[in-house]
Amino acid sequence: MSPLTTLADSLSSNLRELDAQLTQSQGSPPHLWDAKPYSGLDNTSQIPSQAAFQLIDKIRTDLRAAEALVTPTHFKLVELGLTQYKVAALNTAVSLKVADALVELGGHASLRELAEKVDTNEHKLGKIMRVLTGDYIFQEVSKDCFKHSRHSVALAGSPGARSFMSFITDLGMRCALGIPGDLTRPDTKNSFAEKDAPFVKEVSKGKTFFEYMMDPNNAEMVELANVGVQLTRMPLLVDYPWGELGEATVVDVGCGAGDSGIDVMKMYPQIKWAFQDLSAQVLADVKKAIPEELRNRSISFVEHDYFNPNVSRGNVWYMRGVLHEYVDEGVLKILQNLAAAMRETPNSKLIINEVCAASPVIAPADSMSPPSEHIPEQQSALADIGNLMTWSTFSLFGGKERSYEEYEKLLLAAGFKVSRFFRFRTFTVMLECELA
Ligand SMILES: C[S@@+](CC[C@H](N)C(=O)[O-])C[C@H]1O[C@@H](n2cnc3c(N)ncnc32)[C@H](O)[C@@H]1O
Repeated sequence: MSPLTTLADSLSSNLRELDAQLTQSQGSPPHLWDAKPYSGLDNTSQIPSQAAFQLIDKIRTDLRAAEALVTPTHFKLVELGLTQYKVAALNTAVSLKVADALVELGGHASLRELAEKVDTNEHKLGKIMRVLTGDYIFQEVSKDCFKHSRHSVALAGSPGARSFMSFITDLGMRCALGIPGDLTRPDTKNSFAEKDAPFVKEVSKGKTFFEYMMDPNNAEMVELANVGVQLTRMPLLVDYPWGELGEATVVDVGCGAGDSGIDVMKMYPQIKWAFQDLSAQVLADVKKAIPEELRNRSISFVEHDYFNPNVSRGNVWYMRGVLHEYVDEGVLKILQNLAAAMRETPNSKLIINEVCAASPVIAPADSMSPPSEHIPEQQSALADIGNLMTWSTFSLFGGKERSYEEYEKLLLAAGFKVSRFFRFRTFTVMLECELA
């Protein structure tokens, strides 16, 4: 069978199966043009079933393969090289609040009305809109007349979503400019340190992202982090079997804002929690953030440096987004300290929530199967989105995102073995480990 026919068959059967599953669970199939979210896919608190999610990952992989297969090379490479104009179009639409303008104009407007409303040039706005409608963000319903699509309506009336988009597009583009230099300059090419991140070199000229965030002029950054969390929170709560832990005490090592622990406790009423952080201020802020409904729960706050022998005792040791901040020596030191602490509590486990660096497809040269049959399993789902997200975090804070094999090697060296692997319905995973 030819590669195109192989892809056509794979896409056809996966698309039909997804359609049947979503239609059954939601009562209606997914829509594109209706200017409202599709609850089976767009509601961050109600994620698709495991089977549907796997189909989505496969379909997206095969669709990209189909596009690569039918696109002449010179267009393929030039289109990829011009992606920054898509980013700029999104950023412009967001800064001009085109989505809100469209709602205010009754949900349906000519280019002239839109341009007048957002106070810009009609011709240029038209070019912005057509870049976006090519990606099904907004819909041109008749010549020069636009309405919302399912994907553009999310940009209306939501200052959080809007500032998140302008943050990743505007700051992201400026940081991305520094990436080729980061990989070639002698002082940065082997560095994973925050002080060398492209953001520090290209944007802030010396301030780390953390210092920049602490500046009261950039207070909206904290709000942005909250919006970003929506991409991963529900999978963290439901794709790891927290319920199995019963009345265990979870030690949240390097807890930061502590929001994930708070959300786990809300959903799992028996679990006990110890928030641990180096900074007394961070812990005081977590204490303030504990909601009323959790006030009678067993919760402690422990000031501790994870590069020292651990002072807490617990059945489950939880680290979210900590290890990716360090080079291998740092990770090893943190893990060795945890292993020593865990020897004090029989059957304790370590759970690590991180992005797991992913290969979109690993296919043998002579493969006759569709690419979706060659998505590796022990890695984050949505490989492409995860890989872009990790460039975004790297260019802001530095750090090292690792593959399953890279984590496993460090865990083994520190005296652990991976007992279970959970690929979440987002681009993060949970590695569950025990003492070897
Ligand atoms: C990237 S954040 C961790 C994210 C957090 N676990 C979460 O899920 O949002 C890093 C946190 O680790 C803390 N930290 C930094 N160095 C530390 C150390 N040596 N020991 C303990 N905590 C540390 C910081 O104060 C910060 O709150």
